[in-house]
Amino acid sequence: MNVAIIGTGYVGLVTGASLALLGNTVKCHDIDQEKVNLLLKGRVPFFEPYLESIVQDQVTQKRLIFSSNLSTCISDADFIFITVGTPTDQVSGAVNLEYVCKAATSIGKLLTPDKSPVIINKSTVPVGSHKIVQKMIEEGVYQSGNDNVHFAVASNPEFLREGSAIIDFFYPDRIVIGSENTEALARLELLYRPLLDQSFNPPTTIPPRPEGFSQVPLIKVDPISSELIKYASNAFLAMKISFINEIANISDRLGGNIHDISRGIGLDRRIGPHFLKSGLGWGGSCFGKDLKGLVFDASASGYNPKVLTAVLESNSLQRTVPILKLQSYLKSLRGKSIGVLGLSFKPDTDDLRDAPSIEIIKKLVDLHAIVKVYDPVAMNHFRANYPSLPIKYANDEYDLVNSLDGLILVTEWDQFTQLDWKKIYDKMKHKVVVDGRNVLDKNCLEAIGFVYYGIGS
Ligand SMILES: NC(=O)C1=CN([C@@H]2O[C@H](COP(=O)(O)OP(=O)(O)OC[C@H]3O[C@@H](n4cnc5c(N)ncnc54)[C@H](O)[C@@H]3O)[C@@H](O)[C@H]2O)C=CC1
Ligand SMILES: O=C(O)[C@H]1O[C@H](OP(=O)(O)OP(=O)(O)OC[C@H]2O[C@@H](n3ccc(=O)[nH]c3=O)[C@H](O)[C@@H]2O)[C@H](O)[C@@H](O)[C@@H]1O
Repeated sequence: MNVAIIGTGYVGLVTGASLALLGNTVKCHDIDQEKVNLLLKGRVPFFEPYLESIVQDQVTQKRLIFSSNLSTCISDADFIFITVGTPTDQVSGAVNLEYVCKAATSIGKLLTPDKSPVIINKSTVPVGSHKIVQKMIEEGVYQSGNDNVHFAVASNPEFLREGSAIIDFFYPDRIVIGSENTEALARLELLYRPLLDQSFNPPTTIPPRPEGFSQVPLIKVDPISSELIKYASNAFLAMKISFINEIANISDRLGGNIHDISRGIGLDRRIGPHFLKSGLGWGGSCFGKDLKGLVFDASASGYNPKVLTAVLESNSLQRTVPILKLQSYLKSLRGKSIGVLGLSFKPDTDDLRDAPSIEIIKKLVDLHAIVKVYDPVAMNHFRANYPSLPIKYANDEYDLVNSLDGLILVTEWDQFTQLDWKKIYDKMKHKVVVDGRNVLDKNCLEAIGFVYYGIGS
């Protein structure tokens, strides 16, 4: 089948490359010419396991094409996916639908009577946006002056996690599609059929099926429910983390061990073991943005969503916890040399969007600490995004810890758990470590002589 992808960011590129790997011909369009140029050279502009080799392979097989010309991409498409950004408007707090609307109108202008594509919104959007997408496409059609143009609109939210996006595409927990048009739903089911079939043999270039993976449920719903499923999923996951963070804060005061507590809670099948890792707060491009979007939608409908607003507030406070722990030991941080280990919002990505490291570093700078940072992949990105922050960039972990008064582990890159902590102990001036992700061996660090603070342990 012929597929067009509009917006080749994380979601667009993963979707496009994966659909090509399933045998479709996929044409990807982006308005960012630099991004398109990079992709034409087979380079992926961000870090995502498996993606670059799939892109290169599919480009060679001529199943994956990149172009900055929208018309080339959609002229023969059976399916057109909109996968552009939906950031929060900094002034109103509402979701900025500008990119979705522009993409929809541009598509509408180019539709012709000989094709009747399904136009699928995969961007995460406020509830009811499918109607706006429909209207914007119609507006484009009207501007083009074309008659007899047919298309259908559908919603197909994306649930991938950065760092495991390819695995999430091929082995999803569910696929959700929503439309008022039953034919569009049937056609989308056909596109996703390979993933839904139990006999599906995954391409050898991707990791094998995770243990316990079973058939993928297809959830066919109305578009409002589809849009709300996405917001509610992210809100629930964020709430689950904020819940365990709150229990960790309580445990800190009462003397429990959060590892044991999380295990004890998670073994209840009604709760489940995932997303119960406490730490210095969640981040990333979507949890905060989507929670705010849902709060906005709820408030606009006259409902005050108290649980959701509490989750946002609690997460913002959680980012101050490691600093409070350092202060409890070092007292004033003025003139103290503090190391930040990890910058990206989570490991295995260089994404800094709403990364807790940013707020923590800014707060340390405000407190007049001397801040030094290290991250295995996100430092160049950080330097480019925050050029005026007065911080030092270390060459590696051991360079970072030289003469430090305190160290905060912010991102749990695997390599940080393998460090020679005796060597680090010898290099640091004050031997205090705040493990913001509870991944270090507390007993081992304390045996070396460190003052160790976890979050709830
Ligand atoms: N990043 C993630 O892990 C996930 C993101 N989402 C949602 O998917 C959507 C996209 O997110 P990302 O891929 O992270 O964004 P991104 O910012 O990485 O990519 C968006 C791309 O769209 C392009 N673009 C903007 N307007 C365009 C237009 N009119 N025509 C063509 N291209 C255009 C931009 O240049 C950019 O390359 C958002 O709504 C997000 O909430 C959903 C699930 C996971
Ligand atoms: O809509 C989106 O953009 C995506 O948002 C999240 O995916 P992602 O942001 O890539 O990352 P997660 O693995 O969910 O982690 C988010 C944040 O929560 C933190 N986290 C996660 C799990 C946990 O137990 N504890 C915890 O603090 C992570 O460190 C990270 O800062 C969701 O997991 C995806 O399903 C969704 O598609």
